[in-house]
Amino acid sequence: MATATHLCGIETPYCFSKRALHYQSLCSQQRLNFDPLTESCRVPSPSKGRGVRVVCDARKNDVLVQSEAKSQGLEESSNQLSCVMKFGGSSVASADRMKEIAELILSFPEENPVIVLSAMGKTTNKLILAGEKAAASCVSDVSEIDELSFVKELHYRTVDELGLDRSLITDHLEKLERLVNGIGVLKELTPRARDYLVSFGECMSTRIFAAYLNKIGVKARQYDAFDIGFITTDDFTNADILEATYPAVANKLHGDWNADPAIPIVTGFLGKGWRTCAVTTLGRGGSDLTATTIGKGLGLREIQVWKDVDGVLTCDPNIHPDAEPVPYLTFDEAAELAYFGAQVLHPQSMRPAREGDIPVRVKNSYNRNAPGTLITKSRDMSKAILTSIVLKRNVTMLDIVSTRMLGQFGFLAKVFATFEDLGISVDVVATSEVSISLTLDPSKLWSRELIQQELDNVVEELEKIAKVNLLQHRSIISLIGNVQRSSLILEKVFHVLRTNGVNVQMISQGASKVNISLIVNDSESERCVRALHSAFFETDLADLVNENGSPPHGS
Ligand SMILES: Nc1ncnc2c1ncn2[C@@H]1O[C@H](COP(=O)(O)OP(=O)(O)O)[C@@H](O)[C@H]1O
Ligand SMILES: N[C@@H](CC(=O)OP(=O)(O)O)C(=O)O
Repeated sequence: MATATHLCGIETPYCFSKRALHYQSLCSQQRLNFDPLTESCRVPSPSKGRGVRVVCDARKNDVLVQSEAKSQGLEESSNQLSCVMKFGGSSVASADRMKEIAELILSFPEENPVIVLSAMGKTTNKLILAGEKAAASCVSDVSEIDELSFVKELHYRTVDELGLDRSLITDHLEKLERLVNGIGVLKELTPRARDYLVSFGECMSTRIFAAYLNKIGVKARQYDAFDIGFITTDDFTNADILEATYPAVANKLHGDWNADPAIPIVTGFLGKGWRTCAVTTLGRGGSDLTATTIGKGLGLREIQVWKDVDGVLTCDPNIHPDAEPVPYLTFDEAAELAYFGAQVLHPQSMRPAREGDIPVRVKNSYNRNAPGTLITKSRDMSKAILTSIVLKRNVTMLDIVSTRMLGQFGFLAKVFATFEDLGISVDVVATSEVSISLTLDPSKLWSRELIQQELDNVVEELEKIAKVNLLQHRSIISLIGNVQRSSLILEKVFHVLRTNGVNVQMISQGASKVNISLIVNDSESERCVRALHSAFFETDLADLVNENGSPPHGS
């Protein structure tokens, strides 16, 4: 049921059905009024006197509605916004890179893209460090903060090299300096202040890029996502997109495009908290999520995320230089990859694409002719064995053995109630009748200085009902692949690890249909990944597959 509501001053349907989203997007492209309360569009019908004709009604039978919709020419027309192209920090790190990206965009004349940009290069890291230094009050004047000077020099140099006017970013840089000063006075960098601080990166990169496109004669319009309906929770530094975002952003971008076509240049990573109306961020790497959210909200044909690698690879190329591009992935495989540590995609970014069933293409902005990785709802798994190996380091494993004060049900319930009370999410779980082993990622939960104190709290709470063994500096090796072939995969995995003298401390498979997780020590994890990569991707598996016969039915 869609009910109009006000979020941060933006009147928008709070929760649209998927079909309603699609029809709302089509109607706004055709300047027809889609009523959020009835999730339908009605136009006057002269043939029915003062009656109306139902053009589309998201609550009615799709076939009926589509025929009506077609009669109104509601199908997407070719001059509409067609895809999203997201460029991360490495792709817009300098004036020359921005020129190359502009040329890349223009090399697809048949597309009308929405462009999503991250901050230039490592600007986000620099802004966080500048804020932390100011809060630690280890400087008497912000002009002494090298990271802030670096950001200012980078952006002024880029504006100069692109032949643009410095007034484009002067305001932002002056506000940025005042903000860092304020953090220095308060001697505190709250999560809310941190989000506002880092937002300057995307706000400046998009203004510079839009101005450059207009300078070379390509009409472009800059948008701050928090001003066009990117409505999120108020969970600063890790906000979630709210449903209301989809129709709000679609209305704004389609409406502006229909009124006066210009390539939208949208800030990645940013949103606006629906209670505080303050700037929020979507978690590190969040521009991927911005791109997939726009793709779903506007009902676009494809979402492209342009990186500095030839797509999603068979493992992190920093661990193994022979990592190869994976041509195809499903949304589920990509989501597991991202969740379990593949930096290449934001952990939550696949959800909007999966919900909107919109393909995602991971491409290399330094090598645009490489095919990249196409991520879709399903793919041919008949020949798939292992797809990619992902490593998440520095996790903590807890072995919790019941003191039998409670029965098994009560014991497990109490353990998970404790984690819920402490607001802790776990990654991997294995249980037995009287014990449970699980992993948690402290860096995802607490800031560096809090980790040990918070872990001690967890142990203290659990020791009221169990004996707890805290094992830190563990790694999760996630094997993303065809779990219909899990026996074949595990046979080879354990052969490789045994011959490398590595003892697996925990294994988990079953919850996910695409992932088998193993826990080993941090100190041996990279060696494991390289050995497994060599075994699965650098040698012929035919002999192993033949020994194991043809894949089981239903694969
Ligand atoms: N499985 C993987 N496939 C591809 N890249 C990976 C993988 N695991 C880690 N990476 C790292 O992710 C980087 C790309 O992600 P990211 O830095 O977020 O790009 P961008 O900033 O352009 O969005 C690559 O340079 C690579 O080092
Ligand atoms: N600039 C933000 C958002 C982002 O997505 O960046 P990138 O696309 O470079 O991963 C960050 O560094 O987290």
